[in-house]
Amino acid sequence: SHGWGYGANNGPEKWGEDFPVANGPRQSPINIVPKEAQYDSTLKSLKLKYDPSNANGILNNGHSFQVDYEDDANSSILTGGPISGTYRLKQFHFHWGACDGKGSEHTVNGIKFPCELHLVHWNTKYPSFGEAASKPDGLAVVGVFLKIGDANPSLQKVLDAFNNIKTKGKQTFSRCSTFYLLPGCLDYWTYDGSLTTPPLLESVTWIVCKEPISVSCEQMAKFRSLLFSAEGEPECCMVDNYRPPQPLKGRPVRASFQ
Ligand SMILES: CC#CCNS(=O)(=O)c1cc(S(N)(=O)=O)ccc1C(=O)O
Ligand SMILES: [Zn+2]
Repeated sequence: SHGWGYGANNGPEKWGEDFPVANGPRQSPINIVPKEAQYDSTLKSLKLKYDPSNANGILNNGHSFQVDYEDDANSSILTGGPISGTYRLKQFHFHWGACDGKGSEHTVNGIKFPCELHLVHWNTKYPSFGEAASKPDGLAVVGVFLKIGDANPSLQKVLDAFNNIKTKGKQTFSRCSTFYLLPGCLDYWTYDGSLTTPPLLESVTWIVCKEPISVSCEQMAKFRSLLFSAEGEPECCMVDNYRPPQPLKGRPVRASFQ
């Protein structure tokens, strides 16, 4: 059977066939309407500690590229924000469009950004990522929008490895140093949601930063040089690997800022 993807025959509109939770009560992404978000003064500031030494290689997984982390110790962690306890960084990856007018999964007042970064963390009250992924408080994903502007020097380190991960399944073992890809201001919106790719598990506390980081249009072109397809298969450009916004279904969206 053909696996899920972002094409006409296996894209987001078809995921519900194999993953019925696609029509569940807490699906992601969503359109964020800042005026309708509730300021919550009890929300803490985000605390992110990333240790570059436990960044592993970069993998083209056939739907995005991800930088994996050693998660057998609390060296790269998320605390504070809307969550309690300690969540460990497992991987980060991106979603982007075929052109600069689309690509992000979350939207703000219906606006799409050209790209969105996701930093995936799991709750260390559970023994492993796999266990945590099925719990309602198991995962926390920090989303950061990318907007076209100056080239992002931290991002460039990863883009330089792209020639080695052009096709599905390729990975580098380059000790690519972690880059600090967070905006200066860590104001955020938060809501209860899900993974935005199958298995679409409803286990994610979403933390979406209000401030975007910059990426140049040349750097965006580099993202679009990757392929969904494996070596030897007909080439299929890795673009538009985003799920559109899903129904809010009455969920509150809180803001950490006024
Ligand atoms: C069981 C299970 C699972 C999901 N894995 S993930 O959380 O790393 C992930 C999370 C997301 S997202 N867009 O929901 O953060 C996308 C893709 C992935 C992935 O496997 O590649
Ligand atoms: Zn994602």
